[in-house]
Amino acid sequence: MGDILLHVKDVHKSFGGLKALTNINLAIEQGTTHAIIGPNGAGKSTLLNTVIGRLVPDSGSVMFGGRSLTGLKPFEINQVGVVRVFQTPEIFPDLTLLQNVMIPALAKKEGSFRFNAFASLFKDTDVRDQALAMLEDLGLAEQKDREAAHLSRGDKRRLEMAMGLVQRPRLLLLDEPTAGMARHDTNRTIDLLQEVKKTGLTKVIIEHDMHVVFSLADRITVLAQGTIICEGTPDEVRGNPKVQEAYLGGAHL
Ligand SMILES: Nc1ncnc2c1ncn2[C@@H]1O[C@H](COP(=O)(O)OP(=O)(O)OP(=O)(O)O)[C@@H](O)[C@H]1O
Repeated sequence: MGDILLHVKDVHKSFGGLKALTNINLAIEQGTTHAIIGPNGAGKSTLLNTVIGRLVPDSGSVMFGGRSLTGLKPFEINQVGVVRVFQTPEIFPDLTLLQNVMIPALAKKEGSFRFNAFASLFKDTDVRDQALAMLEDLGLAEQKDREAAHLSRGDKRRLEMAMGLVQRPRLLLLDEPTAGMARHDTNRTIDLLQEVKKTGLTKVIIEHDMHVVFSLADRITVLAQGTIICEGTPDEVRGNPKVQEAYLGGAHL
């Protein structure tokens, strides 16, 4: 086994009487793509939120590259290299694509957002070049001067991906990256994530679309009702009767 980049240890999280996560243990190896799947309400988003600091586990810990993330604020977790791409794109609709990608690139450079200094910061040629290169990589360069609000749904997701990747993350968390996409856009996203995979970036992906999961994942963890019911390679997971049962009437594996 290679180096473990993200280690979730004995995590529990309840909301009132509801046990959203029970005894979760997860070790994500450096350079791999690890999918977390499970029926609605299984606890996938809750797990992701404990990693990025939006939720604090009731007990247990989250270790990243040997340091504890538990108790850190979301922006501090972001600064150590954990970047999340959201299910609903979090972009700045009134700004151009280029400006949208320059903002996280600037934040990375400056260590924090400096909204009142945008006018001068947008002249930073290094950051501009980085943002342009990223738009190029994601096939969005031709639209760089458009306002983000006017993009298609698929392109908004791609823009958000550019905003994530320009921060040169050590760990990229993708929350349903193809939700609501047509098959053509889904396939483009799979291609893009396969390209990203070649760079050695470690990724955790929550996804309902099994075509996406089986196209990308090296390992899969299956959650149901807040517990891990199975973990393994795609072939191991596909053949596991517990997984079939959890999905009964749901997605096909
Ligand atoms: N802030 C909250 N307060 C109360 N209950 C919550 C909260 N967040 C999540 N839950 C509950 O915790 C359980 C797990 O929810 P979670 O959103 O993590 O599941 P999920 O696997 O991401 O589901 P989906 O696939 O539908 O997004 C659900 O029963 C949900 O209703």
